[in-house]
Amino acid sequence: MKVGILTGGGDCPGLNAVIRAVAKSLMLQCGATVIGIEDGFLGLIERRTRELSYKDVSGILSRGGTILGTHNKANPFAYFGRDGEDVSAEVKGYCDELGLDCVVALGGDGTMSICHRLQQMGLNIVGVPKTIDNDLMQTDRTFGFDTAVTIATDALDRLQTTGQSHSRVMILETMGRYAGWIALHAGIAGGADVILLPEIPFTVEEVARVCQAREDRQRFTIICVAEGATAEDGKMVVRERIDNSPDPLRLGGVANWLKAELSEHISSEIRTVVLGHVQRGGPPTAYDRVLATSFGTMAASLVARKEFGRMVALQEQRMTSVALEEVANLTRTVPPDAMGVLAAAAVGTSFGAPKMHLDPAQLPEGKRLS
Ligand SMILES: Nc1ncnc2c1ncn2[C@@H]1O[C@H](COP(=O)(O)OP(=O)(O)O)[C@@H](O)[C@H]1O
Ligand SMILES: O=P(O)(O)OC[C@H]1O[C@](O)(COP(=O)(O)O)[C@@H](O)[C@@H]1O
Ligand SMILES: [Mg+2]
Repeated sequence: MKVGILTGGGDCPGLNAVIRAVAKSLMLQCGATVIGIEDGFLGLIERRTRELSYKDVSGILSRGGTILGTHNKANPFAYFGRDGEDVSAEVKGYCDELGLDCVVALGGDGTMSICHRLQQMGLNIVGVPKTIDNDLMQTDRTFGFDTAVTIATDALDRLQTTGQSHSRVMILETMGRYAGWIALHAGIAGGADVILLPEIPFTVEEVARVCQAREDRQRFTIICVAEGATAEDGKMVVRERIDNSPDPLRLGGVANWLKAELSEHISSEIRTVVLGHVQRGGPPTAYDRVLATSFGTMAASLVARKEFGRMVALQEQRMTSVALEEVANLTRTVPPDAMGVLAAAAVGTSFGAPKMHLDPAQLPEGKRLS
């Protein structure tokens, strides 16, 4: 058996742990040959692959990034290198030439959308859900999320002591694209006074009101804002536009926008931190290593059983798999009545939404944590 493996989209902690788990279990259980595909789908387009030995995938469990390299613009259905040409037939032809029985693709919503289309063309694919954003459908968790939340929480802890010392408003901007999972979980874990999410439109006036109230009492305020958070009457703040991409926007900058708006309403000094790629680098947490190893071995089992066209998933703490079509072209955002939102609101955290009222009779029982 010959199996290709690639990592697509933005990198995240745990990619190497999955590569190790997929490759080792396929080699040990099935005697498979494992082919590493370089730089995501770009490696299939540009014909850059190499055989991985057992030694290649040893000692990488705790290493951040990906030994294979990744790419978040390479799309076989709209190849940027040839004016957006569809080169998917060439990609399929190259996989056939290599004699691959299956490609295991580690990626997020974008990668799974590509995988679904390649599967429909007859290429056997097994997907593994990666992303710090935790925004993939049909899985309670993606690996990388726990590490990003841990890093953002540590940042909030540090901002709190310096913010408190200077009586300042400290704003931390997290990643997450159109989903607020990182900001929500880090905000809860770091005890933020205000959490701003793309899913709950805020008003500057309400955020200012919270800061003012705290100026008179605690004298400092910690705000955790997701990069996709939007004011009720505003637009998302875009950092960069990447042409030839189905998702051409790179978000970023909302913290500085909010600082400028807030400074008109409050007298405290305001400082901002855009955490950026720090939350995507470095070693995975123990949780992400366990999740990545479980996902990787589950993916290898699907390959061995020839159950293609599926993505491994965690549902209700159990390992399972779902059809790629249930994941492709979808984004899992934070439901406004998510457990985290209820819990944060119940302990007095503001979401910057003036009309948001918590019904004390609403039972959190049965709500999903993420
Ligand atoms: N809905 C989509 N359909 C097809 N390709 C997509 C879609 N969304 C994103 N892509 C492409 O998938 C690739 C990876 O997407 P990206 O969002 O960067 O990473 P991830 O796989 O982590 O979500 C990029 O080439 C992007 O252009
Ligand atoms: O590395 P880039 O191109 O600046 O992209 C930043 C984006 O990638 C992420 O870090 C991860 O997203 P993906 O998992 O979809 O690649 C987002 O949170 C962020 O908006
Ligand atoms: Mg994505």
